[in-house]
Amino acid sequence: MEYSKVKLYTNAFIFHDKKILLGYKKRGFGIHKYNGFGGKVEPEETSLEAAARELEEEAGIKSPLKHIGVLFFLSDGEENAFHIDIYRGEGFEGTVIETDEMRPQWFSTAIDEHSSDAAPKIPYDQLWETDPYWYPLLLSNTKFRGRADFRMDSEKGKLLPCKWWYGVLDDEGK
Ligand SMILES: COc1nc(N)nc2c1ncn2[C@H]1C[C@H](O)[C@@H](COP(=O)(O)OP(=O)(O)OP(=O)(O)O)O1
Repeated sequence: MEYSKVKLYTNAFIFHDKKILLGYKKRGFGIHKYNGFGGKVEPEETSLEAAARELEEEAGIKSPLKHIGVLFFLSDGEENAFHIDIYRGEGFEGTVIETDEMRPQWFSTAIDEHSSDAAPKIPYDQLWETDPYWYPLLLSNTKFRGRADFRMDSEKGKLLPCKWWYGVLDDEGK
């Protein structure tokens, strides 16, 4: 797929007490899916500043965010490509709140299926379709990069991934 411009977005995932905080998107792009907290990078801010702002706007909290990955994705009917900087935050300050855009919820990061952890399991069937391929890298704190191309499936009446790859990066980001 081809594109003319690249739009910069952020997406932040907070970890605390063996849990990950995801938000259920209540409106707009990605509605009814669970995702990290994020949005467009505005012209006057850095990607990290945008990630911190969006996290506070959408979940009411601050966290020491570290860049862990990049998702590049293209979609039928969209001349722009999306570059999404993925951030990971260990711990947070403030109180998690529900906003007009997102309903935050904690999910267990325990690998043990028989764990007595009271938090529900990550809802892999309610994420963007290619997210389950890179969540293991996010969960294991491994730097990564990937690309996904989405096409409109006329039978299902929705955008679905037709081609994708995800890879691990070294400490220098190569
Ligand atoms: C494969 O596609 C995607 N996967 C994942 N995991 N996340 C994605 C994908 N495409 C978009 N996103 C993320 C990137 C952002 O975090 C949100 C979309 O942000 P939103 O539309 O809410 O951002 P703004 O334009 O800033 O909107 P508001 O002004 O309403 O905040 O989804």
